[in-house]
Amino acid sequence: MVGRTARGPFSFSSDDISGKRADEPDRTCVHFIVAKRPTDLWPGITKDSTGKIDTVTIKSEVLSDPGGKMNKVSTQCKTEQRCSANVPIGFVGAGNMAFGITQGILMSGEVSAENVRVSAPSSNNLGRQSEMGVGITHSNAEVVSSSRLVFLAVKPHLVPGVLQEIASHVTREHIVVSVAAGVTVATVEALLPPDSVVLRLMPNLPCLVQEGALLFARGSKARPEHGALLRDLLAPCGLVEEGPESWIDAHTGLSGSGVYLFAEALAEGGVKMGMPSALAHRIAAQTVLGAGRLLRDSGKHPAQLRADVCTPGGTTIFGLHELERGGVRAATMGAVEAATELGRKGAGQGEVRCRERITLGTGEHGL
Ligand SMILES: NC(=O)C1=CN([C@@H]2O[C@H](COP(=O)(O)OP(=O)(O)OC[C@H]3O[C@@H](n4cnc5c(N)ncnc54)[C@H](O)[C@@H]3O)[C@@H](O)[C@H]2O)C=CC1
Ligand SMILES: O=C(O)[C@@H]1CCC=N1
Repeated sequence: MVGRTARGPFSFSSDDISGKRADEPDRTCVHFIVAKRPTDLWPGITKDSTGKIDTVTIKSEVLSDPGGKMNKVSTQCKTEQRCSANVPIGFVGAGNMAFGITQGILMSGEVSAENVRVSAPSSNNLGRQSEMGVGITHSNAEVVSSSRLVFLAVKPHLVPGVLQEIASHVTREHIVVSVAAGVTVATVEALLPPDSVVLRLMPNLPCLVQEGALLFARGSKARPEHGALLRDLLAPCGLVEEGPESWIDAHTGLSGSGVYLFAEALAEGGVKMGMPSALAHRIAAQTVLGAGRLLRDSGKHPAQLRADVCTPGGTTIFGLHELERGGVRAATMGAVEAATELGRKGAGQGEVRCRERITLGTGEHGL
């Protein structure tokens, strides 16, 4: 492939998007639009006539010219600059989740720490945010006023109070993203001004190392481009999927902390068999990591990989038999179900749910 870059930025129309530029010679090439932002989310920027693209640089690449008759031009969009790169981002709440997401998005290198602001009532957690170069404050209102995309990252039972506190600062330009487990979009929308754009996101802790599993759902006023912006922003945090809100609680149950218990049990098995603990834990971590990557990258069903490693009469099938005897499959499915049900039960009643959880003595994390 012969590459050639046309210099930009260009001002161009939808004709240019679907065809070649006026000064482009007749030959086969693809115009990559290498910088775009959804302008309807970010006013003040010149729109192209489709209303979808702005601040555009075109990079043309000659794909091939087998017959020496280069006369077709096509155009593809390719985002090199994140749509979200310049959107001011706020976090109300500065705990583990806010930290994990902040770390993930900053590690992309495309969102500047100066674009991020975080609030919490005490300074306990603000130090580590400050170390990342993020703006810190004790004022939730200040975070909302200075941001366009606001993550609501406080514990579920605090959501109603915090929403009441910030509601008068939320405008139609804001995009409010709640990460609170068990708090529905309807609850958040009901406590904000009418027409507020709300999305519900369920992240998990591996956002810290850019290997999170994140699922979001759009609220009644959130348009696909709001979802696209969130997806674009969070892409460095890991896998980002969109789905109906009814899946969020199941995702919470599935993607939480259960896997750590499995890793811990594997390591303890090694210790029981005489392996030094630190080594056993390193190997367990690497085993879980390797299995996850293999599952993800091969696209194979877990049962296929399991079958691949089971030598007839070999060690693996003996071990698997013990797992089945212990009901690990049913227990795991039951665990996801229990965590999901708790999320559903708590939906919209964060405080009630929290009290119940304290009474029941449940842990901090889902499964
Ligand atoms: N930890 C996890 O793995 C996950 C947590 N979540 C959700 O994320 C939310 C936050 O959870 P964590 O970060 O784990 O909690 P956390 O306890 O680590 O952090 C909560 C933060 O909120 C701050 N805060 C307390 N009252 C506040 C107020 N009135 N205004 C502003 N900030 C206030 C605290 O100072 C703290 O910085 C929860 O709703 C949880 O359901 C969602 C997915 C995973
Ligand atoms: O247990 C919890 O509250 C959080 C929500 C999702 C994962 N852990």
